[in-house]
Amino acid sequence: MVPGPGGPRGPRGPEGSGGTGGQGDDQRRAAPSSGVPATVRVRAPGKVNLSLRVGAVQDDGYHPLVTVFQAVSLAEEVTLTERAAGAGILVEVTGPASDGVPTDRTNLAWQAVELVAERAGVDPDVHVELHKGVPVGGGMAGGSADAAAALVAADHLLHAGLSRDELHELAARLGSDVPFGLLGHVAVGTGRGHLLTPAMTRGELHWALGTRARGLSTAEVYRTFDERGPGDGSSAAEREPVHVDQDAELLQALGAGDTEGVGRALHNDLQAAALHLAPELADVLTVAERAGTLGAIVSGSGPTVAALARSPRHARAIGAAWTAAGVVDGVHVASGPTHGARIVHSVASDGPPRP
Ligand SMILES: C[C@@](CO)(OP(=O)(O)O)[C@H](O)COP(=O)(O)OP(=O)(O)OC[C@H]1O[C@@H](n2ccc(N)nc2=O)[C@H](O)[C@@H]1O
Ligand SMILES: Nc1ncnc2c1ncn2[C@@H]1O[C@H](COP(=O)(O)OP(=O)(O)O)[C@@H](O)[C@H]1O
Repeated sequence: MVPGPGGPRGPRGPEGSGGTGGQGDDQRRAAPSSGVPATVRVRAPGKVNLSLRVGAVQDDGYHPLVTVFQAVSLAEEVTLTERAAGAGILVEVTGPASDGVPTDRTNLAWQAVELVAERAGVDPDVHVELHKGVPVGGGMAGGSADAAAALVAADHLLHAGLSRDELHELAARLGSDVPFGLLGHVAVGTGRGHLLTPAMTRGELHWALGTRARGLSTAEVYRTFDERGPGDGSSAAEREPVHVDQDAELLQALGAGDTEGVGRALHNDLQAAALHLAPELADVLTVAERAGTLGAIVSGSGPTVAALARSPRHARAIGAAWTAAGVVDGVHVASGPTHGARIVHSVASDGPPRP
């Protein structure tokens, strides 16, 4: 945690709250509060990596990437509501996929609220409700979407007035995938995946998403990649630097709205590592192929498998084939691209709903 312009962190708030309290820190002001608490809800998307190219691990433990993200219609909703002065942060998690999500300070949404409050110079007295629509630990960046949504929501609720660049900078501190959760649509990610260039695309892609109840740890998948390479016989340590030109075919197909071309160009250097850790994923890929997918791929670090379909109906048929074969624990149908973190509802203190 780096102190923001609001000054150094004050004493801790009430036990377990993580808030900074108001007393003893006269540089801080309480967030505006009155009879009706202000509230804001933000929706942020999960993602599929249409391509994920991974270079050799660097001294900082991270891998240089070239990745093409697409935001999809499975989304997280984060609602922030002001609490009484000194009450600190309270996180609650709901939704179909809420098991295993922390509600303490390790929750990325909690950290996002703290970062924004620090910048705004206010106490983070905020109730954070996460409604999780993205599979947890599935390689679809649900936690990153929570963080992106919480940044946008806290900026609004705490009147921080942060610029897009400032939000992006805070996002990159929270995780490599968080900046994309802010931006949405389709973008090429470089660096750790946090440096983004929007990509022009035409049309909509329809996905069947096969999920597994047990997630995979992103760090473990990257470690397995280091040990085993990308699965083409080459060593991870001796890899040529990854370059965006390698995705020229994919980007051209996306720009032309050529769905079959997109299907042919899907690529994931982490797929072999994910398959090593969860060999049963091979069956999920095979069943999708038999059901006529235009291309099936492990999403990011997995274990969700994303199968590109010709239509929403075809996506449902692929999902039904997975269910019939008993190779997945859950099926979602989604489409993309969709927008990044965006306010969908807000009420000011004591005021009428804002549009
Ligand atoms: C693999 C990807 C592909 O988009 O997504 P997921 O499949 O997890 O959603 C990302 O690279 C995950 O990004 P994110 O989940 O934000 O990662 P971070 O919190 O920044 O880092 C978690 C861990 O992943 C590893 N990591 C992450 C990014 C990167 N470029 N190189 C890495 O080696 C590091 O071991 C790090 O400790
Ligand atoms: N809002 C969150 N804050 C912190 N951790 C989270 C949050 N949501 C999920 N997690 C945890 O982080 C890990 C990875 O989460 P997630 O973003 O869902 O998957 P992935 O990194 O595979 O895309 C999981 O162990 C999950 O419990």
